[in-house]
Amino acid sequence: MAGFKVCVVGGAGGIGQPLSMLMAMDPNVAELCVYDLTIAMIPADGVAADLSHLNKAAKVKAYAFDKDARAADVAGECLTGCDLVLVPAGVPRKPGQDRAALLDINAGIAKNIVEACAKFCPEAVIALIVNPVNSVVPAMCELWKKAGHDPCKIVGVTTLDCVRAEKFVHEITGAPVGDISIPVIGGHAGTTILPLFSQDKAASTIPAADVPELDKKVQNAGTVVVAAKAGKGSATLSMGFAGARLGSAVLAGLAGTPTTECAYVASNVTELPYFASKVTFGEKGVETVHPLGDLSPHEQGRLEALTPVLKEEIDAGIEYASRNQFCASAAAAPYPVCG
Ligand SMILES: NC(=O)C1=CN([C@@H]2O[C@H](COP(=O)(O)OP(=O)(O)OC[C@H]3O[C@@H](n4cnc5c(N)ncnc54)[C@H](O)[C@@H]3O)[C@@H](O)[C@H]2O)C=CC1
Ligand SMILES: O=C([O-])CC(=O)C(=O)O
Repeated sequence: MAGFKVCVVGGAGGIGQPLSMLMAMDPNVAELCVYDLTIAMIPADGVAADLSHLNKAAKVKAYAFDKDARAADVAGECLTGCDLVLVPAGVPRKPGQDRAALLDINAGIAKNIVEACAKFCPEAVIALIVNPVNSVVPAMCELWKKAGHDPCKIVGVTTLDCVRAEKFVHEITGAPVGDISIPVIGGHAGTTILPLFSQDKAASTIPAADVPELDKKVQNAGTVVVAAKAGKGSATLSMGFAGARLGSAVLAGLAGTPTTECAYVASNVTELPYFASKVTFGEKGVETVHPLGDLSPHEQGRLEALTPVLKEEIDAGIEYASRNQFCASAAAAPYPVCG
């Protein structure tokens, strides 16, 4: 097997624990780092000790850092040599909040981690789960570019939208879940989530009149979980599952088996500079960002309506990047001041 080093940042959190478990079970993983803060509810040491007893090949290590530490100063041993860094570190939303409300706090958390990746593992694929994905990913890609690195290494994780769409189509059609594959394009919040039911054999049998409601159900699925958890967080287990599907696809690609999943990346398939569509992961990470393919009239109308909404959220991320920068040591080229 490939012998990759993987880090889960926020690895002791609600998503981080199941995600760490599933990544520890991936035969391509030789070393798994569970990275969290010393103030995490469960110590990273405890999560790693627990996972280290799985009879799987991965060696599991824990790293815990002070909440005020700059990761670029302290996380060298943890991040150096990583092939994939999965980032579910961040605050989840509460009932009544939308994902965009998390931007200020979560962009700061993401920046601390991503600048450390720029310093210690600039060749790794960095998969950002932290919300709001629509803005945090552009913000981090723009900062990454400013520091002289390749923004294609940063990927926004939207796999949960595909997982949900596939489950709902299975429930309606009875088609085997393993045969259902629904691309979900656009972004990861509200109307920017656009499932392409017309592109799947089973889903395309669903009457056109029923599609708008099903489309809405996928868009609102995160909010349904937030409401059901009643202030105690958002989707964690299904997100751990979805994050591992994306993580394992990236590792399969790095190991020489090109593998395709939807992801939110720097893109030129539409007029927007960041967009979720099918992405093939290969030996260097993102290999191909695929065009959208044929859309039904409903999907075409939805694409037109979501474009200005997603643009605004992308712009919020670009604006964040315009007033921030990585510390000098995270830059590939000579870089003047520490931000
Ligand atoms: N992309 C997607 O589809 C989804 C994204 N999310 C997002 O994922 C994020 C995490 O959600 P949960 O796991 O439920 O939250 P959580 O609060 O259970 O876990 C977050 C973990 O991150 C850690 N953390 C915070 N700041 C950190 C830092 N600077 N360095 C390292 N670790 C740090 C915390 O100590 C905690 O253990 C949220 O922003 C949430 O909105 C949640 C579900 C789906
Ligand atoms: O709804 C949330 O805040 C968490 C999330 O992104 C999802 O479950 O899709």
